[in-house]
Amino acid sequence: MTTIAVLGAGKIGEALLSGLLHGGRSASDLLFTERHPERAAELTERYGIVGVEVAEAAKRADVLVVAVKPQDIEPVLDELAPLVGTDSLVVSLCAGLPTSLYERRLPAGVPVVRVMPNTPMVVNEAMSAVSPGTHARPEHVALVTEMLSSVGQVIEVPERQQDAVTALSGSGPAYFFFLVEAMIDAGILLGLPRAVAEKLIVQSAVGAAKMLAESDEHPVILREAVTSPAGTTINAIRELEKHGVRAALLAAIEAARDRSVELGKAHEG
Ligand SMILES: NC(=O)C1=CN([C@@H]2O[C@H](COP(=O)(O)OP(=O)(O)OC[C@H]3O[C@@H](n4cnc5c(N)ncnc54)[C@H](OP(=O)(O)O)[C@@H]3O)[C@@H](O)[C@H]2O)C=CC1
Ligand SMILES: O=C(O)[C@@H]1CCC=N1
Repeated sequence: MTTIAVLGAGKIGEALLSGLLHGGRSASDLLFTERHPERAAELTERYGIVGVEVAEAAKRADVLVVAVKPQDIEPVLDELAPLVGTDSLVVSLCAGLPTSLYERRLPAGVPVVRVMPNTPMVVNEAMSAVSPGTHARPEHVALVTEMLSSVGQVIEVPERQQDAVTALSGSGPAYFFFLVEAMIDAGILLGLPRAVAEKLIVQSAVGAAKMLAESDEHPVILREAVTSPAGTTINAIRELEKHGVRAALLAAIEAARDRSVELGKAHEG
């Protein structure tokens, strides 16, 4: 079985480890590195996965998944450089960081695959987009795709699209959580108990997501089917349009894309 090491087991690193376990991998095939011993102990207790030093991760793992914040990448690259070679496979989950950064800083020929996943990995419903770097061969992409398929769905995109992907699906779950949070607040405004409002909105979100995933209909058609003539929904839609919610989403996602580009530029040589 492939051994996978996650370098930096924070939010997304933990989501990946947890999803891989749910997806059927054994804890003995997984490793992680963390800079705080308390955090490492917490993860080992929760999942039975061992925390190791980077050198041991590089020695034992077939796939090294970098999951530190983009701002923390420099020391990780310094540490990895003497430990990896053309037999290694480095996978970057970091927003904005191009594969060319890794290729410049690691020994010549090290294969690198850039991935933008999202946190629904914990329930094996991630959306991950993969882009091979210069030295990544089809078998590397296949290995990464196989790993990510056990935690959700995977598509391959040209690397130039990764900043847009990051803004859409990488950050995407946060927009839905934000919307759900606001809709629960609306329930409170209308006088419903919080638990009732939560149940109504979360199940409506689950149902709507399932319809989006399973029906062949465009979202516009699904929305029109809810919007009865002279009914309640059209009154709500008029307010959403009046408050510029569509324009706000376009601007928000564009701003996220711009930040991803900026994070990459911060490490240009
Ligand atoms: N969160 C998300 O939904 C997604 C995140 N990503 C990407 O994943 C990366 C991580 O994001 P996220 O999980 O949110 O961030 P976190 O800060 O939660 O996770 C990063 C973890 O790495 C640790 N760390 C930092 N440097 C080192 C090091 N040298 N060795 C070992 N561990 C280290 C951090 O410790 P400390 O706490 O001390 O900083 C932290 O625990 C980012 O690059 C982000 O762009 C991609 C897709 C989705
Ligand atoms: O907010 C972030 O920067 C990371 C990348 C995508 C989702 N979370």
